[in-house]
Amino acid sequence: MGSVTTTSNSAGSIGQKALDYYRLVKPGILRLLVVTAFCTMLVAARGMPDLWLVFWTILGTVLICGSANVFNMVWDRDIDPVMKRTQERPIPQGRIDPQNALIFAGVLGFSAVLILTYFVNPLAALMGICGHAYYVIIYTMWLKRRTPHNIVIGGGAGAFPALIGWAAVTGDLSMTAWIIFAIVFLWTPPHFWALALYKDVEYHKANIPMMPVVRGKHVTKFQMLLYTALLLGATTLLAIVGMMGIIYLVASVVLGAVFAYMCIRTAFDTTDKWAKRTFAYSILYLALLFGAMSVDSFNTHHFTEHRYLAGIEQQAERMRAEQDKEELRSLHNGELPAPKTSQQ
Ligand code: HEM
Ligand SMILES: CC(C)=CCC/C(C)=C/CC/C(C)=C/COP(=O)(O)OP(=O)(O)O
Repeated sequence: MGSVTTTSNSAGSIGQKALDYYRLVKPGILRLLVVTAFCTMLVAARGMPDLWLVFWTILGTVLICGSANVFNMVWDRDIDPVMKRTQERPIPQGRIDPQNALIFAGVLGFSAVLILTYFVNPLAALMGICGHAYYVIIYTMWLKRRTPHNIVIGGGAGAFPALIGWAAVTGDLSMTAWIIFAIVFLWTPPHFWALALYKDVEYHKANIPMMPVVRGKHVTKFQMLLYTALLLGATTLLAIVGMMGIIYLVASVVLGAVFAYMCIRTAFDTTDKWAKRTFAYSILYLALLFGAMSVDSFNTHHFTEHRYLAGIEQQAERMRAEQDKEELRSLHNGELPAPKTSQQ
């Protein structure tokens, strides 16, 4: 009896430990980062890429982003207990030792780099390493506690998974890839400041210089509008440069109009109601925008396939005409006969 209890207790504690390690990677955020990487792969391939390539790229992206998030939690172990939103995390709760978390982050990061280098390509691995360094060193260790522009500059980190996806498929980084990067980059300030508007007291307590704490809510709301306008410009630019089709164009305009509307309502709201709605919508917005890009890629894939086949037809036609000319030359001692006129 006693041994059964011990076994079930230890099984329970192993389950609890596994769950705690799972929480360290910030699974909610990780999911959306993976969505951006996967959908960018579809856009780059104009359809579904090789499934093994998708598997290794997504696995590498999950591991490298997970590693970055664990490093972030280890570094922030002094401020996470101060904020209600973060104090339930496994490190502030004392359920995971920071040193073990650090080893976990190292293992995840190292495996990610190996996987991306050997099963994807070196450029995808490089983008993973740059995103990791950007988030851990530039955002977490340097900017987060120093300047209210931490999100604007640091927000670039969250745009790297899209670059991993693009590099995985094409082996390079085209203008379209950088516009997708810009979309995530410009989306981050309104995404985060919407939350910071109603968590300002917590950030103040933790001494983190987030925009609403340092510059006030009015300035934050104005900056949210500014970045949303730039975001809408970038999503429209993608339609042109990325040669996206009507599905993407309609989706980006409708989703963007709703985002702009919500930011405007937030700007005039004296309560937290619209800021909370805008934060929730920001996540849906990015997921749906990337979803629309993907659907459109399949659509434009067929379109480009038609154009490609039409091109081959034209080329075959030209080759047939050349062959006819050659035959005529050989029949007339190397000279083409003069074309017949109506008088002849
Ligand atoms: C510097 C950039 C960013 C900052 C400071 C930031 C900050 C935050 C914060 C503080 C939360 C609330 C988490 C919580 O409730 O404990 C959150 C939630 C979330 N963020 Fe961001 N974020 C950033 C970039 C991103 C990026 C690039 C993505 C994905 C592309 C993303 C996706 C999400 C998602 C999906 C959630 C909801 C998580 C959940 O419900 O579990 N964030 N973000
Ligand atoms: C390729 C690669 C590895 C890219 C890195 C992508 C990445 C992990 C982005 C995370 C963005 C994010 C969760 C910021 C919040 O940090 P925070 O410290 O402000 O949030 P917190 O207060 O909830 O801890």
